[in-house]
Amino acid sequence: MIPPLTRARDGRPPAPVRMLHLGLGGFFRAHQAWYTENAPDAPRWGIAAFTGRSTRTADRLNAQDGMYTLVVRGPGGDRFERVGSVSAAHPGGDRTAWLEYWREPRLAVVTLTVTEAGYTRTPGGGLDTGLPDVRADIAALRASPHAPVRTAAARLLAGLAARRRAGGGPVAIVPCDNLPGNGRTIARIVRELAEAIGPAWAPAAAHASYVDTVADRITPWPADETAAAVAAATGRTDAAPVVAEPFAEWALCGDFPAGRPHWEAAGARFVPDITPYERRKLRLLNGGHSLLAYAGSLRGHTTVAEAMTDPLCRTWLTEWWDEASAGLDPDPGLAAYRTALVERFSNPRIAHALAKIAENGADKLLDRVVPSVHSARRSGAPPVAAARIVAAWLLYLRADTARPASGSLRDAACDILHRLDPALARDPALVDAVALQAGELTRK
Ligand SMILES: NC(=O)c1ccc[n+]([C@@H]2O[C@H](COP(=O)([O-])OP(=O)(O)OC[C@H]3O[C@@H](n4cnc5c(N)ncnc54)[C@H](O)[C@@H]3O)[C@@H](O)[C@H]2O)c1
Ligand SMILES: O=P(O)(O)OC[C@@H](O)[C@@H](O)[C@H](O)[C@H](O)CO
Repeated sequence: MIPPLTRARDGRPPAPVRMLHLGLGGFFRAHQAWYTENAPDAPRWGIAAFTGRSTRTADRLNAQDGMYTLVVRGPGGDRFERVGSVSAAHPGGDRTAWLEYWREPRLAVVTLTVTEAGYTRTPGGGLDTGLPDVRADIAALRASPHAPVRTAAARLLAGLAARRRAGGGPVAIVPCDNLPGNGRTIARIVRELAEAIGPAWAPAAAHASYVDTVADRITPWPADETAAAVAAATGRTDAAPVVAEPFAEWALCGDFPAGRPHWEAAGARFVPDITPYERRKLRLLNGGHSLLAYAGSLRGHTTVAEAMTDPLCRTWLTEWWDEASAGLDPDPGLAAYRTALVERFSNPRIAHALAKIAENGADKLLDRVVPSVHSARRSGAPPVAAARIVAAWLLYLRADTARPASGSLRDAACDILHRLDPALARDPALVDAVALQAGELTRK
């Protein structure tokens, strides 16, 4: 019988909790928890991590004292690394524990990976008070500051308010999701939520430093066989292993009023301006992923690596990168990043499902593709490659519905652009460009 992974046998004592994480999924474990594990002061920085709602990952991790294996999957083989920085795991519904951690004076950092949709914003970037969950949270917190809430912003605000009442100092809030100015975005959402609840809530929203970050490491959902590979290679059973590529990057910009782990020793960069890092990543990597997710799926592929073997997908990717790079700062290392991306996307041992990348297209394309559409429109050049991604998304959605497609491609192009940003649907040249690309894609 293969023994299970445990802290007593395989790790170090749990570090005192000074960090909270919301969104206990694969990426947090491959990235933020891994950077913390590899910081020289790791024994002083434990993380309490919360899922969105489910109990499964928290239960599995707690059964092995928070320890898990990161499978670093290169094109030539796997490396198995043990990570012990998660001192406690909780289901997202455990609001008593959540608020209790916020009241702890030693809490210093709160990280987030709640997906783009988790930011509950309008296309203009403000709090979307039209969303039922947002409305429910406003009503709940008006009724009681301890009420159960659903959205990430309400959980943060309730935590900050509990901390202020307990006399705790400001903390750093560090979102790691793929959206531009993620720190400034969540700051605005939390502030607008506080305003919507009532004037007494404003000081809580201001009781934090909001840090902008770009967090990069391709982390697919692990396949079922991962646990068996881990057991065979490490001699331990692990019910919560994670798979990620060897590449990892983390750029951060902002203040940490209560301190932080020495993440720079593990490779993180603290930069004065996040913009070049986020544009490079969101447009080239994430925009490229979205292109492959929609256009690659339409051509019958199921993973990123598979789509990379298709010459037509590769041509579209090159055209997108050329168009998206126009106007981008050549620093930090735009050309090298692009070269490395070809290798990262082509890693045949990473099974990154196109269907997962394709989820929530409206939220994702807003940050990955729409900025390129705007720059092309400003320069007077029609956006060909960006229009192709929007067109591929349109066809992907049509293929996904059981109903037969109705209406002209031009009408459909107008509708889909309206979903992204109503102003885009009022540009006839852009609508034509998307309809033209959709027509061409259906003929490929
Ligand atoms: N996977 C990657 O390669 C990668 C890389 C960079 C950034 N990211 C960011 O991390 C996010 C999560 O990716 P993942 O691979 O860990 O996904 P995942 O499906 O493994 O986990 C997502 C986690 O977030 C939680 N969650 C989802 N919506 C939430 C909400 N509204 N409030 C609170 N929690 C919520 C889920 O319950 C789950 O615990 C992505 O959406 C992206 O923004 C991922
Ligand atoms: O995680 P999402 O859903 O925001 O986007 C899917 C991928 O583009 C993304 O996860 C990348 O793999 C990641 O951003 C690489 O760092």
